[in-house]
Amino acid sequence: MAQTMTAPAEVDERQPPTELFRHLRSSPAGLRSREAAHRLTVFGPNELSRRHGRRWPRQLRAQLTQPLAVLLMVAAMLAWAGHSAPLAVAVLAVIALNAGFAFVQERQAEQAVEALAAYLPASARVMRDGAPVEVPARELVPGDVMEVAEGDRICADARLIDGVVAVDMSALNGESVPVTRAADAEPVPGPLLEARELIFSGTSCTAGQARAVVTHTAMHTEIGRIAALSQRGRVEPSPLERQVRRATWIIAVAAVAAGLGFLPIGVLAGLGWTAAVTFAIGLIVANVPEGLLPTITLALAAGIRELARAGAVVKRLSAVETLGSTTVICTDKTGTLTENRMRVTRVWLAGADRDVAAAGPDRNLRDLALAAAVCTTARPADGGDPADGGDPTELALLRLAETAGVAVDPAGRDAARTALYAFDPRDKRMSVVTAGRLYTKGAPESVLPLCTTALDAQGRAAALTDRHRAGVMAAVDRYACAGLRVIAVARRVAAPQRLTAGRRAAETGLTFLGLVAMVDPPRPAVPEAVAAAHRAGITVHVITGDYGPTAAEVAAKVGIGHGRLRIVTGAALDRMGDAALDRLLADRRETVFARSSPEGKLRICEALRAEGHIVAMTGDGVNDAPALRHADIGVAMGRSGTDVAREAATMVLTDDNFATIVRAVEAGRRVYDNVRKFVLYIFAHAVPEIVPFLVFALSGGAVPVPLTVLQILAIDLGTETLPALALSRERAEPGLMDRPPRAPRTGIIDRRLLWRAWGLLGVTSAVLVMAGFCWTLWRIGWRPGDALPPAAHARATTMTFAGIVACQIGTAFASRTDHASLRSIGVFSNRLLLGGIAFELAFAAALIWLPPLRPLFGTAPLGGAELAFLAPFPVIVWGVDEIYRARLRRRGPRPAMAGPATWTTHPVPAPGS
Ligand SMILES: Nc1ncnc2c1ncn2[C@@H]1O[C@H](COP(=O)(O)OP(=O)(O)OP(=O)(O)O)[C@@H](O)[C@H]1O
Repeated sequence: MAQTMTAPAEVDERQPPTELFRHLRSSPAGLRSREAAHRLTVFGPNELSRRHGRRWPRQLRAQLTQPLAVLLMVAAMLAWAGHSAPLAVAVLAVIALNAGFAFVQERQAEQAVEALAAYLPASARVMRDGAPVEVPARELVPGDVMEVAEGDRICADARLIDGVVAVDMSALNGESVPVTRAADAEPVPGPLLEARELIFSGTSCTAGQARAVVTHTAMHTEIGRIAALSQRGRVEPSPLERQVRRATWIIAVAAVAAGLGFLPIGVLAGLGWTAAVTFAIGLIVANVPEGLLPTITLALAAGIRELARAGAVVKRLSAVETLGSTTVICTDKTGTLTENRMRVTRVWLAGADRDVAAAGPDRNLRDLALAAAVCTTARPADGGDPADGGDPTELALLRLAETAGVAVDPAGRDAARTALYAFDPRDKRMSVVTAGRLYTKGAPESVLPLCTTALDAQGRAAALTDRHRAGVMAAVDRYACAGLRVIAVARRVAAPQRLTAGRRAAETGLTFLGLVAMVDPPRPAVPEAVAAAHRAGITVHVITGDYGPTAAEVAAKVGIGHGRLRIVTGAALDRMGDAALDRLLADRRETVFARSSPEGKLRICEALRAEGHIVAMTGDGVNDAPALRHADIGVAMGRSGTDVAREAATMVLTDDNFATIVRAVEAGRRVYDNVRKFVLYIFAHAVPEIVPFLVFALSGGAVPVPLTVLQILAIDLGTETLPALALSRERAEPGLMDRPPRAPRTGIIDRRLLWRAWGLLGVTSAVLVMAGFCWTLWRIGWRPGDALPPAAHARATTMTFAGIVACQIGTAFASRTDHASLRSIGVFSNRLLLGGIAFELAFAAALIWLPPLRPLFGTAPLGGAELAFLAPFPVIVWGVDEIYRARLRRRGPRPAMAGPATWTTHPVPAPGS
């Protein structure tokens, strides 16, 4: 019974398997489901518990003590000392609100990233009730018998009971060279981590296949003890956040300088010291853009959520913006460009091509099909997605055997196997030994050199001459040029000890059985996505393990290469020096890197990055991990990829589809654009807020102060926040994917943005606002030098306040596009913005018309004439910007944000290629 079972911490994994099974009350057939469920409640889920359950007080404290908040606190204290209690309270409210806002945003962003774990469920294959099943890794319990195969992440500590695996232990001991682990019946000597019989949670299997009995789970595992994984690394700020933080500081310093500068001018203009200090503080508080950073974090988090819905799980906030500046996508072929649903259509037997559907199964076909099917490890899933059962190439071979009348049962196949030389992406072949025979299948160039004989039409082995070999390779080329994937199949009959004496010794003197050619149709969405990538100035290279002509045909079918595709083989790449590779890549001609190795992939990635490219690189195998880590955006396949690749990647595609990468690039560009939109909007208000004070100060007090400090705060805190947030959710502007990628080092706040914010929108608004203020004074009958009664002054300042609000509505509409006309995206298409503006109006109306608020904010009700005067303001501000954008469009294609200087959207021919 489980209650009497040894507690996991006490299980001694050093015991021989038979004793271990007795202790764990288990057997090689695994646990019963009920017993496993029971153990799960007793021992708890197989998860590493978080150390920092309650992090929020610390996070909140961090928000309240960040430098901008401290700056504002000093301002509040000065206001208090200067007997401006309402101002001090208002500034404290600003601090509290901003800290709360930033805190919520950061939590949301964090949750968005954490929630992604749900898209990447770690799972394990275990024996339950005597049959293999896939269970979530968190449900593993001590006593479970789990299967481990190439590419799996190992999720519990266990002792091997059969098989041999290579294990990457770097998570535990930092050692990056995989070590061999094998089952053994003896007790384990020496240090645990070095034991040949044990495997550990957090490590990964890089080759081979084995079964193991789970000894420890959750915090009882070695990695749980070290608790290495429970400590989450600090989230690095994204380049965008860093840029904005810098800009925020520059503006804060400018605001403080302006505030301090205003002090003497205010006093000279006739304000008392107290009033001058109050206004100076108001200027500082108004212009410190404290809400900017959290809003950017929120925009990036929203981008992550949206990408996840579109099938791309992004693991880092900063990846969203990097995606937007992608200049090169290096994609693999199988499963990304193609559907990964293979079907054998033709075979090549004894020198003749045959259509599988038409040919009756004769002895040679049966031999070929049986050999190919025995040399597999895939298990077809019952009715489920074919991709769930294993390698689609192998599933196609199992189906071929069925068609040929020699169906292979996966369980019997595995039981009869006495050796497995796993598929190696460098050698591009695999072999198994079963019933005294070795079966090999793989890339023809890899298998053919190992063959010395071939089956003739009568099924007899005859010597394989050079002429034969040339004939085989010519057939391979014919199939490949039709886009077919070709696998060569061979076998060897020899004494068992020769076949199990190691790969090199076993895979010699083979008899060539024939070729198998299969179709793998391109995914329907890919041609459109490739065209979109080209319009967006992105180069697409294919880096594939497959044969050049096959890959080139598929690539050409989906539009890669603009009809001028270049093929570089793995061997050619190996011979090429770094300088030659740089030259090759510099011309931006799209290339198929065929028969590539993981090292080749890494080299291409490094060379492209050294050229200043932003590289998105796909990969699915264990060996792809270095390239995935090295790329700017490592993209792993969520369905067909290995756990190791998924862990190394920045982005995981839940649908394995190339089109999703392009969609992710589009989302990245849109998020970046939207950040610019709200930066523009938030910057634009500075001018109409500062100009009234300048007029007051420069007139030496002859013109009354046009705006009160609390009115400024009401704008910054109340009316402006929601529209700014709504801008961060704006839809894509037309032409978003028709422009070249943004140069990664382009600052988000460039000269054009500042000119538009301050010079155009700001100055227009300031002129209108001052016009409203002066017009009101003139209507009241005030003339320069006259004394102004408080009620009349309140009415005039209210007009300034309402004028700024009205102008900000126009600015919000103008900010919605960077280049395009508002009409092209639909005037009312951003519902959130409409809601934000409704709130803005209601808030302003409350301040102007609600009697309890009026004395606090120094406002007075406005009449019909004033409202009529204000009504055109939004349209004028937006209209001026609309004219500016129209002129910009007329001047030619989108300016700025272009890529590297050598960039051209159309490929240029390679020198000498
Ligand atoms: N299961 C397998 N057994 C034996 N040989 C295989 C197997 N899978 C692939 N091959 C051979 O190895 C070659 C390389 O395969 P690999 O998986 O590295 O890349 P790929 O699937 O062809 O393409 P991509 O890199 O685009 O995914 C294939 O072209 C094929 O000839």
